[in-house]
Amino acid sequence: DEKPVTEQLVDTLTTLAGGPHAGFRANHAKGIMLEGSFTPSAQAASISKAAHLQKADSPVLVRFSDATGVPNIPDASGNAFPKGIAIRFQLADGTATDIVSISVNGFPAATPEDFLGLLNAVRDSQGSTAKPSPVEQFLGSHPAALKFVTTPKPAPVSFATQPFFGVNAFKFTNAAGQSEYGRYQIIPVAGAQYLSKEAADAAAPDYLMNEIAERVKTQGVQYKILLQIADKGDEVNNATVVWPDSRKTVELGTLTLKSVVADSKAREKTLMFNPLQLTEGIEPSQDPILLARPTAYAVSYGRRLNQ
Ligand code: HEM
Repeated sequence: DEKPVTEQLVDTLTTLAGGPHAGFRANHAKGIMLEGSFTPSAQAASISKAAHLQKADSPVLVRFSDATGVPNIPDASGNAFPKGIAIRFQLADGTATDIVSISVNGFPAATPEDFLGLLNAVRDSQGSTAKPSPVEQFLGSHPAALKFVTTPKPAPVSFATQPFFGVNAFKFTNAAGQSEYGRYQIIPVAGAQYLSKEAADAAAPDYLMNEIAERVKTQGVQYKILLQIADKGDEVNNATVVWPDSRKTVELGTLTLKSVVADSKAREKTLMFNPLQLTEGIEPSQDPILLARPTAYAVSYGRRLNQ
């Protein structure tokens, strides 16, 4: 009997990272946690009745991260992309809801099976002399994966200058019962700013983690959370299909980070962000990538707690 695809995904991520690395996430292992608050815009309530979109100043917990399961990956390393942002909104009734996004708009695979195919091809290419290599073969027959790996992923000046994208669509319903599908965009108020190639090559291994910890002491770290709204006929269940920039976007509100969580390392270990931890007014699409994520994250979470 084969293991479930979600567990195989965590196994391959672990192998690719040279793990297991006891106590760390199988992906996005290196990170830092901050806290702050979220205040909705005036039009947010017209999109969804979700509690944090009705009232000001919901407390938020944010974790920024580098890709891969390598706990000490240099922040500017080519493998440390996409960057991640995980946001937990604490709601007045004691529950919470999460947004978990990356620094690339779009995903390399439409299904967990295809994502496993890509990761396994990368794994099988290590030390392989085959021409074309397994990963070259995979990319040759999977245009979305080719597009994702060839998308430029420049090193940001700061996590506070990096835009992030929700990639998976959700269904938003307002108090009048009107529904729309949308994808999150998390846009830095400081503007998108990147290092030159030379500066990235010279960057210290922890430059992003250190920079955000310093910046938050003296400057605002703020993002606008936008929702890109699907037109009729837009693909809502396929994360490889990016919607055109011309689609309507609605500002949902402003995220303001105020400090680093004091015990960031201990807190992140016992915390699992979950893109399907939702609240009334926000529902999942049927995107198979989205629906696979909580299971894969729970496998990784269970292992890190037991290591
Ligand atoms: C089937 C597809 C995917 C798989 C198998 C996968 C796998 C994982 C795993 C195993 C973790 C570690 C979770 C933990 O231990 O707490 C993780 C974390 C993360 N993933 Fe994914 N992922 C997928 C898709 C995505 C997508 C589509 C996005 C964003 C659009 C994303 C963004 C992130 C981020 C930001 C984190 C770090 C969360 C944190 O800071 O705790 N992933 N992923």
